[in-house]
Amino acid sequence: MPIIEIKNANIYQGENQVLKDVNLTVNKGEFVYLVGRTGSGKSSLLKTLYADLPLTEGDAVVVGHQLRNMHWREVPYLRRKLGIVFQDFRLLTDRNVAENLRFVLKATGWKDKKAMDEKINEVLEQVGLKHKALKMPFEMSGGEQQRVDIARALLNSPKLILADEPTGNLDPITTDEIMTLLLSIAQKTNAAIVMATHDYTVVQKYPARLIKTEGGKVIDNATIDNL
Ligand SMILES: Nc1ncnc2c1ncn2[C@@H]1O[C@H](COP(=O)(O)OP(=O)(O)OP(=O)(O)O)[C@@H](O)[C@H]1O
Repeated sequence: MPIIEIKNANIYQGENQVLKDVNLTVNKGEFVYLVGRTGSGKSSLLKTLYADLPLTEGDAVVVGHQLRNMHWREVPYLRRKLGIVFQDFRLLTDRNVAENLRFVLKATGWKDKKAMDEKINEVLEQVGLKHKALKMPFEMSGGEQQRVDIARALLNSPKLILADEPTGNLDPITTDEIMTLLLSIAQKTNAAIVMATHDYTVVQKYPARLIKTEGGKVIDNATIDNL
């Protein structure tokens, strides 16, 4: 069953058409790179997938939700089924790691304290940071903060993880660690991952399906030599 199915979608930023006639299917557990030059529409495509940009032309179903003309009330239900990872981590700076995670759980409807504690432990274990639950974000390295960001994305057991340049701020060794983590998550949890990246070293080292935005189009199964 596809996790993402986009058909004949046109994607706009305001009046500007950014992508035309987008057709894309991503299946359960697939790892997909999204590449393309700056300004070619990678973020716009990701934003469409998590309903930050409204879809008005064409059809798209993401984790079972129809995106076209989605009512704002439905957006939180879609987001709950997604994990979103950003380049700049976006952790709350005034609270420790566990409280950052608890904040998201509460915001997504969790109530039971014991269940929340268990979930926080579980996702920190998944990203190898169980011993850092009480650290403040500023006490952690960039790679560790990115792991917390990934842990946060895992809280609601998503079937789709959208990652916008998750290694963009990291050195090569930390980048390798984060890539290994993301690939193992795709394998263990069977979540599909769509990862926007500029880092062609990563793409070469960890080959996977390549989707490319270019000239207002989305090109599937692009190859490394025509990036
Ligand atoms: N909020 C916005 N309002 C209007 N136009 C925008 C907005 N955000 C992006 N755009 C325009 O839409 C086009 C696609 O931008 P987008 O951010 O999707 O590209 P990108 O491939 O993700 O680039 P980058 O790699 O720099 O993140 C660009 O021409 C950009 O200027």
